[in-house]
Amino acid sequence: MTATRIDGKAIAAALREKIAVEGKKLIDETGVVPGIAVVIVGEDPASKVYVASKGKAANECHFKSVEHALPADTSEDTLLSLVGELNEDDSIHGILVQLPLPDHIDESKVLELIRPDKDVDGFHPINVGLLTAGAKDKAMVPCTPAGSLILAKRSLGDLSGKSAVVVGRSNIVGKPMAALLLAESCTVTIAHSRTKDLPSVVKAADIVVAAVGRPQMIKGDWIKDGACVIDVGINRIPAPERGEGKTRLVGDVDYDGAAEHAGFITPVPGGVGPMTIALLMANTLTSARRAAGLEDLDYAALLG
Ligand SMILES: NC(=O)C1=CN([C@@H]2O[C@H](COP(=O)(O)OP(=O)(O)OC[C@H]3O[C@@H](n4cnc5c(N)ncnc54)[C@H](OP(=O)(O)O)[C@@H]3O)[C@@H](O)[C@H]2O)C=CC1
Ligand SMILES: Nc1nc(=O)c2c([nH]1)NC[C@@H]1CN(c3ccc(C(=O)N[C@@H](CCC(=O)O)C(=O)O)cc3)C=[N+]21
Repeated sequence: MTATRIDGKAIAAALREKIAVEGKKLIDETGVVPGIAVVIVGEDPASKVYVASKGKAANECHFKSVEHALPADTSEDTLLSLVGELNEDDSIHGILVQLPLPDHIDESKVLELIRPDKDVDGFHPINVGLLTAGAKDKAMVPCTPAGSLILAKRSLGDLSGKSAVVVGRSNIVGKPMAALLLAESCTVTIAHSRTKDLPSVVKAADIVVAAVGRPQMIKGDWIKDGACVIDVGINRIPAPERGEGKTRLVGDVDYDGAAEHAGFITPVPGGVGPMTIALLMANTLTSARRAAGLEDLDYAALLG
């Protein structure tokens, strides 16, 4: 079998277009301009690329977008007071503090200070609690898992009763992904670095979500025939074939090997990554609409 490649880049572009239309409508009808603030501490080049693409997407969607780039030695207190100001700023509906933070800053302190209704990453304990308690419609749902779920549902349709394996148990991807799949009535297994016999755990799954951070770790012959493979991993590896010192991005899955078995598979780049950015815009619009007293939109339905 040769898998169908899931074009996350195109689906994300289509979603951003729908959000732009809805963003414009909100502005024209209520005067509320959705606003997003992205805070980055330090100089990590990869993080800067993500922050730039968030700003670009926000402009496309007619949102107000502000970026706070702070030096790596910024104190925890300075960061906390910036978050406090953004919490109070009525023109800002979404606050994203880029992770990871430098070691001298307590990440949980920062995430817990972000007002839950402005927490477009969905990392605040209130939002985590709503999602795991089965009340995701009231929550802000983390962007990467939400985008991954849209891709899986567009490929397989109803996920009810399917077996899903999430490889990775981080708070930002693995755990919320598992909660979303459970809410779709999948039978969910969460695998991690202590899992025994990972290849056979993966082999049992109709849906495989890889969020490990290890280049091409998941091999083609681990994949069940016809499975849907969602590769969240973003890993930069040397690419001497492109010239000396060059690099390229690969996922956590051996794409070519897995494509021989899978029914559907996301590429890296061009898969989950662009969906993450689109869902960040979706969450910002949701927050702005809630602030204007409007109902939530169903973004999967909007995509058609
Ligand atoms: N596309 C996108 O939009 C995004 C992509 N990413 C990418 O996704 C990947 C994962 O990110 P994140 O969740 O933050 O990563 P973390 O490093 O926080 O978590 C990695 C997880 O993988 C598990 N793991 C590590 N080694 C193995 C192994 N050999 N076998 C099985 N499990 C293993 C770890 O297990 P344990 O808990 O036991 O240590 C851990 O739970 C990264 O490549 C990251 O860059 C992240 C966010 C967004
Ligand atoms: N608070 C917080 N929220 C996040 O959502 C968050 C974060 N911190 N820290 C870092 C990770 C990583 N992440 C990505 C987003 C988009 C792409 C993306 O668009 N990738 C492109 C390629 C980009 C490139 O070429 O480098 C693609 O996959 O096609 C990747 C990774 C969000 N993260």
